[in-house]
Amino acid sequence: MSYNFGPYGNPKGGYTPVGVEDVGSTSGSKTETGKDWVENYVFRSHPEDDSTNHPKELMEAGRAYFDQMEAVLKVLHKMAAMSFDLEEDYFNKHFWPGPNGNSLRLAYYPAQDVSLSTLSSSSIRYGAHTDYQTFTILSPDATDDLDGYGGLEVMVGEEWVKVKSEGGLVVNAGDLWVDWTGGRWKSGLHRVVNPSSDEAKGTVRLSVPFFTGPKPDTLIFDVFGGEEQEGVMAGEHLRRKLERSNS
Ligand SMILES: O=C(O)CCC(=O)C(=O)O
Ligand SMILES: [Fe+2]
Repeated sequence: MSYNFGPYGNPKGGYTPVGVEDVGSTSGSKTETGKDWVENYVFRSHPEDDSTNHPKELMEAGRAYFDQMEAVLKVLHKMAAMSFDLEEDYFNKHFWPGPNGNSLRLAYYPAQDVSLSTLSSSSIRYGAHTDYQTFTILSPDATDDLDGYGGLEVMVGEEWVKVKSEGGLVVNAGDLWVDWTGGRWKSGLHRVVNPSSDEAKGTVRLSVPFFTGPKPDTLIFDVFGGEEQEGVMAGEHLRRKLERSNS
């Protein structure tokens, strides 16, 4: 298949079909929902992901959006650093100059009026998980605002709550923030459930998450805990998460 360079998270980005990812298996115990009912097209910040990997029209739009998201991210990082009384570029300096862990995912959740042989009967659009790295800046689908359609939900306390964005972006903190802030920030469990009515099953969902993460050799440790701590290497952490999701 064109532009398919291997499993989700491969260095070249590109296309991953339905039935490859099992994102629910990356958070704690093995998932009950099986492979995710989604296909993806990905752009990555990686030397192997160059312009020759992508269809020209898609590349121009994808890279333009990628650049805009990086501009937003730089501001978010400054706000985060200032809120912790750290120097303004404390986080930005671990991302640029790249390559870093940033990637843009175009997620297409097909209509569910037919069943697919690569999925199990318990498959949902995207299994419950926390995001792997630092901020995710998500442009969700407008159908999430309608009950029984779309399906994005976040765990609040012990309850799943619908995320209604009303045209806005959703910013989510991933697992590396928990390590980086010594647990002051939590990573929120979220998922995308299936449409509920027959009519809703005939509709598709499109979302555009921009994942971010520091350069692979960044050692992440509690910024409040002093220099001599054990840390986790950002690139190795991401590699392990992706390995779980694709196996
Ligand atoms: O499709 C969505 O809105 C969310 C997807 C998601 O949670 C993710 O890509 O990590
Ligand atoms: Fe997510």
